[in-house]
Amino acid sequence: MQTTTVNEKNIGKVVELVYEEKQEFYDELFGKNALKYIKEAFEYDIPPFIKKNCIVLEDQKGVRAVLLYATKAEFRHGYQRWFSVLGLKIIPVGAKMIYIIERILMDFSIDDLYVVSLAGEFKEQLLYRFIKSSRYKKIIVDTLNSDLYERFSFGEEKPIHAKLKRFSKFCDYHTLTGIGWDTHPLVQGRKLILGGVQIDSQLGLHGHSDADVLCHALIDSLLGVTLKKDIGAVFPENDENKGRSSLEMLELVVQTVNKSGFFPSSADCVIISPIKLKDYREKISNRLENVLGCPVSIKFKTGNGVYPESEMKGITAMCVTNVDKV
Ligand SMILES: Nc1ccn([C@@H]2O[C@H](COP(=O)(O)O)[C@@H](O)[C@H]2O)c(=O)n1
Ligand SMILES: C[C@@]1(CO)OP(=O)(O)OP(=O)(O)OC[C@H]1O
Repeated sequence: MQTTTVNEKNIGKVVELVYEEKQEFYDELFGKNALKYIKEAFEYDIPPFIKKNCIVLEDQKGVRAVLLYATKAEFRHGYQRWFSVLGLKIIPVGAKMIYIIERILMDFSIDDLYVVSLAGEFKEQLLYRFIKSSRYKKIIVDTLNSDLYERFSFGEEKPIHAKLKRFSKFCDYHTLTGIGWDTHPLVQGRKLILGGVQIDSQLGLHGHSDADVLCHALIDSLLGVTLKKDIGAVFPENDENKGRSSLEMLELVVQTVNKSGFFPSSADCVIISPIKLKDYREKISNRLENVLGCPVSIKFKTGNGVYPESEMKGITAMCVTNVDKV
């Protein structure tokens, strides 16, 4: 998943998402031509529908989420543009638009940023990246659906429109650190999977799931620091989890903690293993980086004959994970 800007290929989907996010409100403002006006506004960069202020989250499936923002100066500029483009042609729509812009600007300072629209499937990811990279002090948002903003510690303000709730938050976040550790025995007749990558080996790890100790350590480091839980509490030894991929479990944990405003920002891991692993370092860290959405480093140790792991008894993984809380 990567962030990009509006282009000829994605503009149709971007406009659709922006419209759908506040459909009820835009229909009241623009009438039956709402989608058409928003599309035109985007094409001509009429504030607050400005292409350069639109961040698009895309993957191989296409556009997944969109975040559109505007500054106070851009809203001001929007006055004249809307008057000339809409106001003269369609007086009621132009006048309504100006009224709304005035209301939006009422308690909006120069250091504030206004989120015009946040829509799609991965809104949490996009909002986190936006807050982390923002140079502005405060984010203001008017929304029909407050759930996400409440989860992200936004505070409710007095409403500016009958249909919209106003929320705001300082652009800050803090970092927490989690620790994770796991050991499983090495046995005949099992696959060896570490960080979701199958390792060429005569021996594999025994366990109820696929026994991927590296994913288990990462899961514990995330669950502990975010939800005060551990892997067994979320994935018990039941039929559903028998033989289950631990990378898939890690994916679910990342999605769950993201929804509560927690985002891994780095992970550093150590594996003690008698089986040489350094040729797999890049493949494992790439796979984990895709799932965690942050840099992942991995070191391998033999134990130099001191630990049970040195005698082929098992493999141990440890990790420290930093997590941003917005
Ligand atoms: N399972 C392992 C263990 C070690 N390595 C590589 O060997 C280096 C030396 O390990 P020591 O435990 O003897 O310090 C280590 O830095 C790794 O590059 C490995 O690939 N797989
Ligand atoms: C993951 C679970 C569940 O399949 O089983 P195992 O693969 O045995 O792994 P463990 O590290 O003992 O963690 C807890 C279990 O509930």
